[in-house]
Amino acid sequence: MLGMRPAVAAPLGLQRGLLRCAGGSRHHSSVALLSGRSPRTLISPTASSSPSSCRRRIASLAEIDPDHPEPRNPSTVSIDPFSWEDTAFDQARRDKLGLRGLLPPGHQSLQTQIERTLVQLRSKKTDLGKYVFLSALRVTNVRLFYAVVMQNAEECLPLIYTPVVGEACQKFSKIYRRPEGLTISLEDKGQVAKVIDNWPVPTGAPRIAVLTDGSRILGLGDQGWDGIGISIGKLSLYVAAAGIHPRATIPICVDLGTNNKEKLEDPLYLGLRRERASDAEYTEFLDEVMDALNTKYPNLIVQFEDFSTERAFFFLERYQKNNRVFNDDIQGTGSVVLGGFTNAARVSSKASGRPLHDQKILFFGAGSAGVGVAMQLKSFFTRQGLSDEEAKKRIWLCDSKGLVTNDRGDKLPQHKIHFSRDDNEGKQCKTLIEAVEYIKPTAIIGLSTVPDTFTEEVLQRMAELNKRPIVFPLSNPSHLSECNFETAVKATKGAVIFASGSPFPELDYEGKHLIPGQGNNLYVFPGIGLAGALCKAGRISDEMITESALALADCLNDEEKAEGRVYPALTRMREISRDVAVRVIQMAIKQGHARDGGYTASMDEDDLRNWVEGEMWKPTYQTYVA
Ligand SMILES: NC(=O)c1ccc[n+]([C@@H]2O[C@H](COP(=O)([O-])OP(=O)(O)OC[C@H]3O[C@@H](n4cnc5c(N)ncnc54)[C@H](O)[C@@H]3O)[C@@H](O)[C@H]2O)c1
Ligand SMILES: O=C(O)C[C@H](O)C(=O)O
Ligand SMILES: [Mg+2]
Repeated sequence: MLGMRPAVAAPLGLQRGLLRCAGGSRHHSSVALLSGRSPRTLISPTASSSPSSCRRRIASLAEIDPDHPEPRNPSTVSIDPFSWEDTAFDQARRDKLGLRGLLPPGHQSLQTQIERTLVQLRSKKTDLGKYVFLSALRVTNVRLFYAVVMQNAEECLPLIYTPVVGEACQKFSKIYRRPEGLTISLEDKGQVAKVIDNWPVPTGAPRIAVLTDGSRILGLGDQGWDGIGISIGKLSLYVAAAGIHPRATIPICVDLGTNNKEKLEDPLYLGLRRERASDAEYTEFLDEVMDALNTKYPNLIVQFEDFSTERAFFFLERYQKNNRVFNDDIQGTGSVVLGGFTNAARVSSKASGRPLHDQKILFFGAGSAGVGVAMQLKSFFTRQGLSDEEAKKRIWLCDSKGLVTNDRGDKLPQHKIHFSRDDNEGKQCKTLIEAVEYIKPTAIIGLSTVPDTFTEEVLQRMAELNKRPIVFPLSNPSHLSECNFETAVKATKGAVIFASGSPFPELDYEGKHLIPGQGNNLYVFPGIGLAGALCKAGRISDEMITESALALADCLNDEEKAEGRVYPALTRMREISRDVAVRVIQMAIKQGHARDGGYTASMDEDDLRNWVEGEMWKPTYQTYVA
């Protein structure tokens, strides 16, 4: 086997997943998650290693690799980044692996390594430098990377994900070190299946793909192939927050060109040098990609990410019914906002003394996220007893031309028509402040990509209209946020119920400690994907998405409520993903979408929760160093 390894370390996800079980036979790695065994048969890493227990063990997501491939001299030959423990290898393993003399004499625990990593990380001067540093760690020592991220979530998530991933995508070709993820480009048309065959982990192992075309990365526009950074970032969260095994993830960029001139002219740009394909070419190509993925990986969940507006809606609709797909920007964002809004509305209604359904929501930005969230928020009102039509009337959209109405004189794109107003009696609002005056909303939600548009004037007016105004500036990354936390707090004299897409620092205001919410789909997509993978969902239905939102809302505990939060603390991300996944699985079972042969259906809620938690991969080492 060793002879088959590449001479240099292959990148994360590009290493063959062959592991040796203690019994001696070789098996594929543990990432063929979800065996269909009962929750009580979960095998611990220390359990005996008969061939059959080995087989059972390798079927578990939670599984710590039963044995490790033999890493070799780190300076000359390949190191399997999934198994590398570096200074934590004890002497016996160093001898077994031929590493005596190749590592420093000191033996250190994973915890000490984490501390060293943090010292190194904090010495980097820029956020992008920190991103590059952490990316290098992810492809050399997977377990250490995730241990660092999970123990230091508040510090690390913004570095590997939003907002810094935005800058990383803008510069991805410049900071490129080595391949990570799978690129399927238009040049592969007709042979996409062969490209997918090159993905070097066993068939059946990959369970979650995040697939982008790079055409609308956060609010930063078309980043072409460089957008692959968002797929990598989202999947890092799948591992950290939901315990998906790193080998079970595939970051995918479908490269259909870019209309970003700067990239096309940049000699360092690594994507296809051509303008974006036509709609017809796109559809034909994506059909081939989805077919090939389905054939090779019949249980793979595909998360569509950061497609430009029209294509985001089009491809979701095209594949949703017959594939295991969801669109994170439309549906994940819809869910996370419904979850946070549900908690925010309770606080605002209590302050105003008005019934829960008496909310009026004004969206600033009516693209894939704006309309996706609006659709989802209708269910907030229907759950309060309103009809679909009444619920729709509680929601107003504003786009770059102003309030979206039937009679404003332009042809509306399909996705805006549902919420376009017909009751405005000729009234048009061109600016946000005009719309606020006219509608008198209880909540404003920004998904416009236009920074600082929730001006002091708008915020002050919201505070005059509401005892506790709900203000969610959700555009990413931070510099595109419709307002920052400090501005919102000051302009509303601390009354604001706030959540932004990118994180803002906590602050002290007039003797109170205030914590901003982060209304980012990171709270739900890991749990939705985990649920889909665990119950082998045949599809991801709208009801499963709505359930993820309700589960998220219910995750908020009393302590967090007392702190004024509308979203739970991210330090609890695994618990949150677990609880979201449980509820999504229950909905999948109810709707007949769970294809795991009744396995999940046989469990009560506690069993299901324990099982989901037990299935989560944990970044530990095999070697124990005291
Ligand atoms: N917080 C989250 O979890 C989350 C999730 C998805 C998207 N987002 C963010 O939301 C933003 C929008 O994403 P999208 O996918 O909907 O993009 P999009 O391009 O589909 O939509 C942008 C919308 O903003 C409108 N807009 C542009 N300029 C405007 C202006 N001056 N005034 C009013 N409206 C204006 C456009 O008309 C369009 O309707 C991005 O910044 C993205 O990062 C955040
Ligand atoms: O990527 C994020 O942080 C959230 C969202 O998917 C976005 O596109 O902005
Ligand atoms: Mg996105």
